[in-house]
Amino acid sequence: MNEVDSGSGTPDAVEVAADAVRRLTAAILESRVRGVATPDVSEKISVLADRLEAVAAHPRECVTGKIGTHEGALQRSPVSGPKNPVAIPLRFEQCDDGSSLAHTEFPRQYQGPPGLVHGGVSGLVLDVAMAVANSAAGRAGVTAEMTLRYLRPTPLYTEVTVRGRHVRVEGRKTWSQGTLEVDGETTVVCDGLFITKELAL
Ligand SMILES: CCCCCCCCCCCCCC(=O)SCCNC(=O)CCNC(=O)[C@H](O)C(C)(C)COP(=O)(O)OP(=O)(O)OC[C@H]1O[C@@H](n2cnc3c(N)ncnc32)[C@H](O)[C@@H]1OP(=O)(O)O
Repeated sequence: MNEVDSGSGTPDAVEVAADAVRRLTAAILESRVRGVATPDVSEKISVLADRLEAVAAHPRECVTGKIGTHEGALQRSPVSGPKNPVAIPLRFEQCDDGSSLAHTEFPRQYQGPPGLVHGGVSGLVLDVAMAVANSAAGRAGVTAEMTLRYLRPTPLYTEVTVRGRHVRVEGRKTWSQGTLEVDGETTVVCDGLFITKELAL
């Protein structure tokens, strides 16, 4: 089983900052944390945001050049990217049979119904799980269609197993399937259709 390259192993300054922002996001959402509502704390956070925004790349630069490389896409992915504060982040492994596998716990910021993972977030994660499996099969492409079946609730703060597998191909079309599992029970199944397409990274 190989780990899919979504980081160097040793977190760099951006990864450490991204992780701090993740913790901050969860803390802001945590109703017990009243301190964040004080002007002192919120002003400090705003000052930092202003400082980073002032030196951030223009959005156009984010989709081309170095940041847009294959490696950059994984490291900044909203699912697996250690450099993306919005990411969970998930560390995918590629199994010997080509399927993708990851284990995670979803924190509060991914909540839909109280205590449960938002269904759209499940879809987001499964899209990438399938894309990683497709990529291993040499069938990278864009998502054309996804059908999600929510069989059981997926709880927050509980170990969730994420799997993606490549099912079959026909011309430019690739069919794949992804699942979320909790305690050995499948909670979400996603069937995806991907179309092979050259991406201008
Ligand atoms: C180790 C490394 C790991 C790396 C991991 C990578 C991680 C990265 C993870 C990132 C993951 C992120 C993933 C993302 O988020 S990808 C972002 C979300 N997806 C998109 O933005 C796609 C937008 N759509 C398009 O670009 C085009 O419409 C596509 C490319 C899909 C087709 O336009 P194109 O002009 O090129 O092709 P065509 O029209 O000749 O159609 C071709 C065939 O396909 C069939 N068809 C088309 N659409 C649909 C449909 N909706 N349902 C059913 N069938 C459909 C069509 O009937 C035809 O079939 P046939 O007539 O030949 O039988």
